[in-house]
Order: sequence, then C-alpha cells, then structure tokens
Amino acid sequence: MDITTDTVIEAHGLTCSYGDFVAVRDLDLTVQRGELFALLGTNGAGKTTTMETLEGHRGADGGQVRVLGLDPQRDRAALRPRIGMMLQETGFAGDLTVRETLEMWAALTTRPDPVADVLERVELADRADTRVVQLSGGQRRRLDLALATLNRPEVLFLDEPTAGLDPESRERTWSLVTDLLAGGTTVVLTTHYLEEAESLADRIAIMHGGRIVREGTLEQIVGAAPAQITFRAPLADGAQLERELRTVVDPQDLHVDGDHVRLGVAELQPALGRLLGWADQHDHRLGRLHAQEASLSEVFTRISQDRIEENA
Ligand SMILES: Nc1ncnc2c1ncn2[C@@H]1O[C@H](COP(=O)(O)OP(=O)(O)OP(=O)(O)O)[C@@H](O)[C@H]1O
Repeated sequence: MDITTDTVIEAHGLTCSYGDFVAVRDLDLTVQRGELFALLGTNGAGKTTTMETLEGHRGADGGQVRVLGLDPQRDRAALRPRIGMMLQETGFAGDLTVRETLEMWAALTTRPDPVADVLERVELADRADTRVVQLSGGQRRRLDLALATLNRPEVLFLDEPTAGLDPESRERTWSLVTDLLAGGTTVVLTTHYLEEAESLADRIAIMHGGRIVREGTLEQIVGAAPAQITFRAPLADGAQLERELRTVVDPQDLHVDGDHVRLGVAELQPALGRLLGWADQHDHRLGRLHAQEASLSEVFTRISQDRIEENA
C-alpha cells in the first residue's frame, strides 16, 4: 500500500463478516492528517464495524488497513498510545468521582495531560468531585471524550459522540472537537446527525449496505445530487403529465405517485422557469409547489431508499 506521510488512515478492500453475513464489503478509504472524516450511514450500514477494525478491536476478513502506517491489530501495542477512541458506550465505575475516574485512566495512559487540564478542556472542572453515576448524559459523554483525549492522541475515533445529547451539549462537544482539530488531531467520526457532519467534516463518506456509496467534501456530495421540485399534479392523466413534463423540464428523474409529482433536476432555476412557463401557458395550477437545491439530508434519504446490492 502506498502511504504518503499525510495519509493517516488507509483501508483498501476492507471486508468484515459476522459468520456468513458480510457487514463491510470491499471498502476503500483514506484519511489525511489533520482532517475530520465523517462516516455516515443508514442503520446497520457497517460504520461501527469499520471503526472497530480501524481501532484494532477486530480483524479484517479481507483487505488491508493501516493507521499511522501500522496494522491496527497486529501493531496494537505500538498504536494504542497514539490513538484515542470514544466508543458508543463506556463502562464506568459509577461510584468513582469524575476526578478519580480520570486519575485511574491517566495511570494507565502513556504521557497523559494533567488531569486538571483535561477537566478544564471538557468543561467538567466544576463536576470533578461528582460521582459518575450522578452525571447527566451530556456530562457523561464529555467524560468519555476526556478519557479518549487524555494524551492528546494523533488520531481520535469518535463513535456517535453526541448521540442523545441536547443541542447545547452537542454544540459544546463540537467546539471541543474543533479545538482538538486545531491542535492537529486527525478525527474519524460516526454520527447520525447530518448537521454535525455538515458543520465539522472536511470529508464525508456515506455507507449503505456495507459499502461506501458516496465520498467527498460536502460540496462534492451535494453538488452532484439533483435539486428537487415537488407539486400536486394539475392533470388527471398521469401518463400525459409525465410525457409533458419530460418534454418541458427534461428532468434527471421524475416520479408521479397519485397526484404527487417529484422532479429531480440538475439546474434548479432554468428548470423551474420552464415548469412555471408551461403551467402559465396551459392555465395549470401547481398545488403546494416546493423547490429546493440538493441537501445532505436529501442525498442521505435517497441513499437509504436504494436497494442493497448483496452480491454485486
Ligand atoms: N456481533 C454481530 N453479530 C452479527 N451481526 C452483527 C454483529 N454486529 C453487527 N452486526 C451486523 O452487521 C451490520 C453492520 O453493523 P454495524 O454496527 O457496523 O452498523 P452501523 O452502521 O454502525 O449501524 P448503526 O448506525 O445502527 O449503529 C448490521 O447488519 C448488524 O446487524
């Protein structure tokens, strides 16, 4: 595998199975130093399995993975001090205080930052003497993040770091992650919050059915997707309506479902102009007309509706 000094993570042809079930298929990905790479996907798409393989928690059944040039499983001892990970759930001893928990983990960590600094960093200084069991969900996730970043890792894996948090706690986590990025940490993040990826990620990969089906910057992913026009049909004859719309608008895709029409178009403004001109000319009224440029959420919804190709 050709790894440049700026490539921090590389997977090539990664395949992972649970028994006969292939959860990750022939996956390629590259993460560059200092970037935040967001792994998005539908439920069961294979994000956690991919993360666990990159973290060295499980081996690959096919393909190759390198993190900081090392094999995450075989070279785990060398890699462990250089990476941090925030899993979906961490088992804490609820009776310990926040400070005691951090001190215990710090004792097991190579070159940890001073616990007092870490408490400040994750805004838990005022909760240092609170028992873990008494923390709110958001505070607990910040403690997770504190443990994952005790030694300011070169690479940080965050598996759904803000799941279940209220908007304010989520914002706080984002600002912590932004600080870590500014300090040079490379971050791989999985999330179900698309706005999290939109605001934080340098690059995004969307998984579906064990594969990466879209990858690029937000602009690249959204820019390649069609804009949408929807309205209630002015004609009772669906077949005639379809013919006319194909001639007038020339859409990339067209769905007529009862009286609900959805058009996907490459350029929104000219397509909308032609559609309105046609409606005016024929005195058609387009009910509940709605037009919008593509968004990540729409790209995501379309992907989630795609059939999963099991054997392709
Ligand atoms: N231990 C396991 N045994 C069998 N199948 C598993 C196991 N762990 C995961 N799977 C299956 O592998 C697929 C990928 O799971 P994974 O947890 O990696 O997906 P995910 O994208 O993280 O999903 P989610 O967004 O729901 O957390 C799913 O279909 C899941 O049911």
